[in-house]
Amino acid sequence: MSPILSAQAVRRSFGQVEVLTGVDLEVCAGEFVTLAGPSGSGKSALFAVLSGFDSADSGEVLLLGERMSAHPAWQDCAVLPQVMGLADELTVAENVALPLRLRGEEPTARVQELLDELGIGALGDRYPTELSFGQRQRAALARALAPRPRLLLADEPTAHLDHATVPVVLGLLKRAADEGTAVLVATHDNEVHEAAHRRLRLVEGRVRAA
Ligand SMILES: Nc1ncnc2c1ncn2[C@@H]1O[C@H](COP(=O)(O)OP(=O)(O)OP(=O)(O)O)[C@@H](O)[C@H]1O
Repeated sequence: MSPILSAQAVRRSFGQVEVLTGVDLEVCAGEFVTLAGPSGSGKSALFAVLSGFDSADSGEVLLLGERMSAHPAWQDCAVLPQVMGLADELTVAENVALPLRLRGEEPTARVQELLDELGIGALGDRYPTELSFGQRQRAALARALAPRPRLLLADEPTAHLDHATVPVVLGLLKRAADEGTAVLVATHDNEVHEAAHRRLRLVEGRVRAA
C-alpha cells in the first residue's frame, strides 16, 4: 500500500542546533501511529515540517505521493497543533464547519455530532476565548475531523483533557483510522501510545520504532 504521508531524510536546524537530523517515516491509510520523545526533542518541529507549515532544510515530505505544499487542503491534511489555531472571530460551530465551507459545502449534521461526541455540544455558539483549554482542544479536534481528512496530524491532543475525556478523544482518533485516515499523534500520554497500531520515538533527531 502506498503511504499517505512519507518523509525522507528530513533535516531542520534552528541557529546552530540541528533538531531534526534525518527523519524517515511513513504513515499509511487506516494506520494509527504515535510519536513519543522527550520534551524538546523536536516533535512539534517535525509536525510543522510534516504539515507544510515549516520547510525542511533538506529532505522530502510527500503527501499522497506529491511534494507537501505550504497550504494543503483540509481534506488532504488536517492538523491539530499544540496551539490549537482556532479562529477567535468565529464561533465554535463556525470553526468546525470551516473546512467544509472552504471546499464549497454547507455544514452538515456532522458538525454538531462531533461536538456532541466530544462533550461540547452545548458550546457551539460560544467563541473560543470563552472556552477552557480542554474545551478548545476538543473543538480543534472536531474541526480537524470534520472534513474526513486523508491525513490527521495531532500534536498532544489529550494534553489539556481530564482523565474521563481521554478515551473519548482516543475513540474518535481510532474511528478516523478505521475509516481510512492516516493518523499520526505526538504524545506523552501512555494511554494514547497503548491504543496505537504502531509506536515511533524521536531520538537525537531521528525517528525509530519505539
Ligand atoms: N521556531 C523555532 N526557533 C528556534 N528554535 C526552535 C523553534 N522551534 C523549535 N525550536 C527548538 O527546537 C527544539 C525542539 O522543540 P519542539 O517544540 O519541537 O519539541 P517537542 O518535542 O515538541 O517538545 P514538547 O514535548 O515539550 O512539546 C527545542 O530546543 C526548541 O527550542
